[in-house]
Amino acid sequence: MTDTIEIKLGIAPIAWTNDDLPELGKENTFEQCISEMALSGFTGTEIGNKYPKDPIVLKSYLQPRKLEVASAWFSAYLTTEPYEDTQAAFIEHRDFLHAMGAGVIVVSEQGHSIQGQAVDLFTEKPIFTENEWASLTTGLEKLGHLAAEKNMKIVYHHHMGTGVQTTAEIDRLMTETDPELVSLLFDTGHLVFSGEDPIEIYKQYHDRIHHIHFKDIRQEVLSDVLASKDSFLTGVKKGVFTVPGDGLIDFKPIVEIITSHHYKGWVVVEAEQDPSRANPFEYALKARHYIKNIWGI
Ligand SMILES: O=C1C[C@@H](O)[C@H](O)[C@@H](O)C1=O
Ligand SMILES: [Co+2]
Repeated sequence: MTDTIEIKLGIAPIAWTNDDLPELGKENTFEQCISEMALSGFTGTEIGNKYPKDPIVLKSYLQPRKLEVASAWFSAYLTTEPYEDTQAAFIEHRDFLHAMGAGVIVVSEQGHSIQGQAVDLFTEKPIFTENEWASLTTGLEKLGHLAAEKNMKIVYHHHMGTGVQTTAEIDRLMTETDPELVSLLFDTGHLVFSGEDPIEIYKQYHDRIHHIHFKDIRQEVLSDVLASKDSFLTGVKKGVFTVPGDGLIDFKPIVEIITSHHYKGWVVVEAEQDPSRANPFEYALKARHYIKNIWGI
């Protein structure tokens, strides 16, 4: 298949050790994680809490394994804290990612987020007020300027249990921010979990999507999570997420639309589940084979 050579495939450490739920995978070491990523055929990683914080030290582990840093998550609190607090933390994060050679910074607004709380994921999610939307959009544009100082972009992560989860919320964020300053991250798992149509989102925002997370959803676990009114993390522990090819999402039309729009950048497999039930190395291999089969890359 042509047009795919500028796509790079990475995998996130969250399947080995989960920063949202540190008890998941606490026994897995950093070196096991990055060695298994490389062995399963990925060339990029995001960052987990067991990774060395010093760029020189981190490079000394990643380079022998031919792994690059694709990006790393940043929690913004633009709706609940003074902008300056988010900015200070963002600059530190940006400079670390820049030193690691990454081009994009994953940003997610965590003001009022319930993704870490033991409450019903669908009924308790935040709905931003008009003032909060204004703080979010103006704050993100300022972060976008700061990213541009280093020739980087911010890619906004829509996410379950946050104020930017649904299609309507993504639409509002995209409409009210400057495309030059705020790009979008496309996460298949979060869109399908929320009941959105990933193909429609990709079609609408292909020119703003500069980072991709591939995760799949187990239908039977999703039905259980919805019926039980579970929280996000209970859903994760039950196994709602899995790797592409192991769940309900048909990735063939998704890779077709990504290819047809000449996407350039990282596609990162990100499938948090309980590593004691889903061996991360086996699932990384499964994901890599599936992508090769359906996409040829
Ligand atoms: O990109 C992500 C980072 C995680 O911390 C998050 O909770 C996960 O679901 C995700 O999509
Ligand atoms: Co994600």
